[in-house]
Amino acid sequence: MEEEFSPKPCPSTVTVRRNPPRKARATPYTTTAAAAKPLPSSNNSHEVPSFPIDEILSIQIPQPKPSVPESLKIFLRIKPLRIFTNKATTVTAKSRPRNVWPQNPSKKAKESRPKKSEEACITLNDAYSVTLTPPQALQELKRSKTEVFEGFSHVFPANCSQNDVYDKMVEPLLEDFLRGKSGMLAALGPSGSGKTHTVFGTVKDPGVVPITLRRIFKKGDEASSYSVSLRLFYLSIFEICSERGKGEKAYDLLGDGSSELSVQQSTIRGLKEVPIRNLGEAESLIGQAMLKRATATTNSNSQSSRSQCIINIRAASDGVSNETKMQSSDAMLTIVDLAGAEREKRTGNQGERLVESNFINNTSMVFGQCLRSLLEYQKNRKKGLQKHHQNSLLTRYLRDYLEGKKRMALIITVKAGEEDYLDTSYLLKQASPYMKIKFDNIEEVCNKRQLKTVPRVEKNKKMKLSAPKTSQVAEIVVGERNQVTQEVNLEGKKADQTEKPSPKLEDNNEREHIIMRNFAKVVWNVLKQYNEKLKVAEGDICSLKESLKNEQLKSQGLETELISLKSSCLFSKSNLAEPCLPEVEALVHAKEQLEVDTSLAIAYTNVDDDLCELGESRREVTAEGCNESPVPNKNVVPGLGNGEIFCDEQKCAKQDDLFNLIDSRKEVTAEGCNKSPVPNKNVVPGLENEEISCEEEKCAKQDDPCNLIDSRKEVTTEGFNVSPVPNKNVVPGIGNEEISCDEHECGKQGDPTPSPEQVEVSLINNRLSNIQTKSAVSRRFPDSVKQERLRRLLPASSRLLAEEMDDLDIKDDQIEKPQVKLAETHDQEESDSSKSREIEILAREAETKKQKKEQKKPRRRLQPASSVLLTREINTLEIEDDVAEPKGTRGGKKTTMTQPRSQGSVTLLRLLTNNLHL
Ligand SMILES: Nc1ncnc2c1ncn2[C@@H]1O[C@H](COP(=O)(O)OP(=O)(O)OP(=O)(O)O)[C@@H](O)[C@H]1O
Repeated sequence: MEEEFSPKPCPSTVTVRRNPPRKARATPYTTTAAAAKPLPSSNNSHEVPSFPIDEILSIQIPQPKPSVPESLKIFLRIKPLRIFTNKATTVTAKSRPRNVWPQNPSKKAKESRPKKSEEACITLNDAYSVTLTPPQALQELKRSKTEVFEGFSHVFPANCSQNDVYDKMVEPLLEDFLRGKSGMLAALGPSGSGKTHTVFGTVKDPGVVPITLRRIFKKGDEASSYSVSLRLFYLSIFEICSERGKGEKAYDLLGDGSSELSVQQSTIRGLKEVPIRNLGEAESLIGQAMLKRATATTNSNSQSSRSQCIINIRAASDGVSNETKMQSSDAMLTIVDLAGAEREKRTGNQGERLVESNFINNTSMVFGQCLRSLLEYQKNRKKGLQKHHQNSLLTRYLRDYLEGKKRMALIITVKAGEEDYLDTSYLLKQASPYMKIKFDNIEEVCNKRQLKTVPRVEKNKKMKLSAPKTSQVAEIVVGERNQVTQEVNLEGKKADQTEKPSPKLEDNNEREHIIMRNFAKVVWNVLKQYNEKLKVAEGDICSLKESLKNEQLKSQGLETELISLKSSCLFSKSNLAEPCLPEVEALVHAKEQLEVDTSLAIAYTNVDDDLCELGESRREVTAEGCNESPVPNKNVVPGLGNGEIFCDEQKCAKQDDLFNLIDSRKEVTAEGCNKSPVPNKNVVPGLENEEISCEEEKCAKQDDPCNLIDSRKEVTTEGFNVSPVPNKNVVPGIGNEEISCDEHECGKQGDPTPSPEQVEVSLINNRLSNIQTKSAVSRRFPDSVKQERLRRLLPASSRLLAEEMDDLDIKDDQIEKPQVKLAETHDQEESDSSKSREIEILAREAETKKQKKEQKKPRRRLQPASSVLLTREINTLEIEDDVAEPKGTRGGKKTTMTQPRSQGSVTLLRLLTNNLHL
């Protein structure tokens, strides 16, 4: 046992087997032959049975019969000669007075006369041919001769019965009809030749239609080979007649009430199809139709048909045929009773009858044309089939038959009397060629066009089921209920015949099933509609979401643009005057460091002893300066936002603060430089100096930054013009070369404190670099364009901010400009000639800008308090740059005063300068 379960030892070598090379397959014959031979390696242990291909090939598959085109079957029925009686034939009027033709008294008298025996003009040769012999009078005139007409499918002699006619002519059609093939039988012939007799017959001697219906139900009872028991048969009968010769109309012979049918092209709508369940119902319907049909009494026929009558028997398929095991389709058996062609001489019709006769003859003519054209078409298909069928409603309705697409048969009824020779001869000559007409086996293709009548029952099926309306549901249910009732009745009848127990239960279940099915259809349609609406709503939601996203993106883009504009507005506003560019950046830089500097300044105040000393010394100096002036010095400190400072007392009171200290220092410096014994009313063109007393013209121009700058230049130039000596008025604006010179002179003359040249040089370097960068930025757009863009794009708050920044720029201009000019003054020291040239250039520029200012009146704008405070703070910071700047008066009179500075103050200044301009 252990050996059995012990694993086998692994082989020392492992063989990897590759797939063998592929070879082409041998042919079946070789394969079969090889398979037949026993393989040597198999040793008959597992023999694979050979594929029985020979057996399979030997099986004979029943080939479908080739569809041999059938010829048109034409039957001939000879009406028996009149039976003469001694009694006068009485013409009974029809029940309907409209069909009653007034009797001709003369003809009536002729008919009442006894006639001699009539000789027949047509004799039967065999079952397929006849001989037509003209009357003696015509033979003498040699106008006609004896003719033989042969090739008929069958010739019914005068003494044949209706059953013989049915058996020979209708039975094959019925067989095909029950197998699902449609067919048509039409009766042609002169008036009174026995067409209606052949088709309908009488109660005692029924025609082919009653016999056919009888056979249908008889076959259904006898055998199930035709699946008759599984089929429903419907009967519809209608007629086509002419109303006063104006047009063709169709009337339903089985309808209730108004029997007129709607005719559209070849479609007849509203035809009632009555299901026939038994022979009695069918015969009753036939009798009803016969009573409704329009007939009239003529000389040829006492009950002459005045219309074309069409009888349709439809077999509705209901499953699979037992014979063919294939889905059977609806079949239609159509029997047409045409109105007989009439000759006026024979009929003696007048008036309305004559009009009817014309319609009848016309229809017969069109029918014959269709058959002839079909024959010609089949002989030579290159010509094409002429569409004669369009000329009458009947031929339109029977189009498929008249085009050779469906099986059709004709029965020609003739009268055998000598006096009927012409009619018979004419008809036989016309109809004998029709025997060559062939019919193609294209039954299945033509099924859809077979029935061009729209039954009334189908109306309910056409109703829309889109809305769950109760009425529609009810109509559908009613329609289905009718159908079910019909089915139920038919099945009930069968059940009675086969004695099956209680079919009502199954009927009820079937009815409920149909009702629920239709209700489910309606609900399904409603759900479909809601689903579509839901999809539409979802699409709308998606589109709205997308639009919302787009709007958000747009808003973000606008925000970024606004931010960029805000940031650029600083530069753009400073670009109003190109020299103002560096000041903007310096201003921003100063703003950022404002808080830091403030804290630093406070720290210096608290910690540095020199700072305290400096403050005290400054107070003293200030007091001295104040005392030195006999009148209150109304000179304004050239700082920012100092317009409200008018007296030295206020300044002295503010000197405790570091910034006030700086301001006061500046004032002192200016006063030292100016040292005017008279009240100095020169205006310092600082920012927000509306309240500063100044010359009206200059003050008006100070509001606008550009004007302000220009005005400063003007002041400077005026100072040059007025004063023969260098103007030492302190105008802390831009382009004050003289001020810088004075400042420089002051620094040289009496200022003991070392001039902060290093600090100023560094400041100048920094701002020159800023000027370069910002001038590069400012070249992107013109100043006016930038201003306009800013005013248009920025909101109100941003505009206020921009205006504030404008003011700040102006102040910065006022601060920084002298520094730039300071560098120029250094160059002036080297060259006095270049100085004078520059002064001239500046004067010219000032004049040109003055002219521009006159053209553009500046607007006075009020600035918010926040901007005032901000500018003040910045001014206090920047004032250090202007420490050495001299103050001057516009009047040209100047007083210079040197400001001694201590070592501590100088150190403090350096510290402050370094901190402020890091
Ligand atoms: N084969 C027949 N055997 C006996 N009677 C016949 C036969 N054929 C016709 N008749 C009789 O002849 C009369 C006229 O026949 P029928 O009305 O059928 O002619 P029709 O061709 O229909 O004429 P119309 O075209 O005017 O309607 C009828 O009374 C009918 O009973």
